[in-house]
Amino acid sequence: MKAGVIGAGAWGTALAQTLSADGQDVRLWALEPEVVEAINRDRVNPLYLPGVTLNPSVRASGDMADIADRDMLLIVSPAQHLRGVAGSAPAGVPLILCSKGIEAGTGLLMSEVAQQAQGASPIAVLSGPTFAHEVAKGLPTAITLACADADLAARIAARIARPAFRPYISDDVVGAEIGGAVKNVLAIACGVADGAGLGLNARASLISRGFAEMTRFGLARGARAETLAGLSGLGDLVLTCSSTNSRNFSLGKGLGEGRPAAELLANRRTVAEGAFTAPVLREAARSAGVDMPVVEAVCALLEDASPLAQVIDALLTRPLRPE
Ligand SMILES: NC(=O)C1=CN([C@@H]2O[C@H](COP(=O)(O)OP(=O)(O)OC[C@H]3O[C@@H](n4cnc5c(N)ncnc54)[C@H](O)[C@@H]3O)[C@@H](O)[C@H]2O)C=CC1
Ligand SMILES: O=C(CO)COP(=O)(O)O
Repeated sequence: MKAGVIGAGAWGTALAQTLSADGQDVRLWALEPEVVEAINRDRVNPLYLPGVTLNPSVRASGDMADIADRDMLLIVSPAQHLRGVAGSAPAGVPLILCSKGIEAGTGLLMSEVAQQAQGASPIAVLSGPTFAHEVAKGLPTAITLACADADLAARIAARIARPAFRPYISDDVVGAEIGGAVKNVLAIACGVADGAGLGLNARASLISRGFAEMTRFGLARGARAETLAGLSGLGDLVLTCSSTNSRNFSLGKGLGEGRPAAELLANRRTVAEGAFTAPVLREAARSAGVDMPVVEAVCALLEDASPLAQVIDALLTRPLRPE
């Protein structure tokens, strides 16, 4: 399968690098003309993945017509731009969605957005614990590839697998998407705990109580528990809740240090998806009757609705209950 990658942020660039590691040509669509030029001229993406020399068979373009001959397309835009990007992609080829989030305004998962934007294209989801700079360096990584069509999943897995990049196949598309979207919000919470100096016990509690929230929400939306406990759920939750390499964790750390959300979110070049997913996740959880107190707390901090001490206190003074 000839691969095209749409979106040349850190993750799209790392995926293009991985898929071209065996010399196969990969086309990478980039929004910014300077990224196209730098990749084709200098073999580097200085805006989003500096320090990685890209394989010669990665060719960048700003024109979707240049990926019209591809027989699989990885969509790697920020979640809030997936509708526009998928809608302008060539039609009829499998779309592998790599963005993690829920669409603001509609509350739709990425597969539902892509279905609306490109009804004729088969859809798969690729999601898991995958910091882009580590994947680009060829460090060992495992990831979930979810697709309702088992034959297509097997063909895609065979095409994207590398000795150190190992896809595990699932048919639970919704489960894979919910894990990736919710963990970003929970990573903000863990960053807050770090920035506020709440300690490692607090972080571990947030990870496991956050996972309980992810599971409640996922089950309410038809996800399977084992998917949520797998790479795309718990695996990615543990990764992004443990490191300032995560943009979501770093955003939370700033909030925990007392910096205003508006200042932390202004003029960012890179995306911290949890900030966009948090309010729409809160609304979806409320309307499904799912209790998500950690997600509510993150929303309160992002909206500057309550002081940090009050938000922490509200979590700690909830009624005692069975685990
Ligand atoms: N960076 C990582 O390690 C990983 C990221 N992801 C997911 O991949 C998705 C993309 O993230 P990154 O590659 O990290 O992005 P990034 O933060 O490195 O770069 C921002 C991206 O947003 C694009 N962009 C900005 N304005 C846009 C617009 N108006 N329309 C379309 N695109 C626009 C830029 O061209 C660039 O590709 C996110 O959903 C993220 O959660 C998933 C796994 C790993
Ligand atoms: O999704 C990721 C790793 O799996 C990247 O996390 P951040 O977007 O928080 O940097």
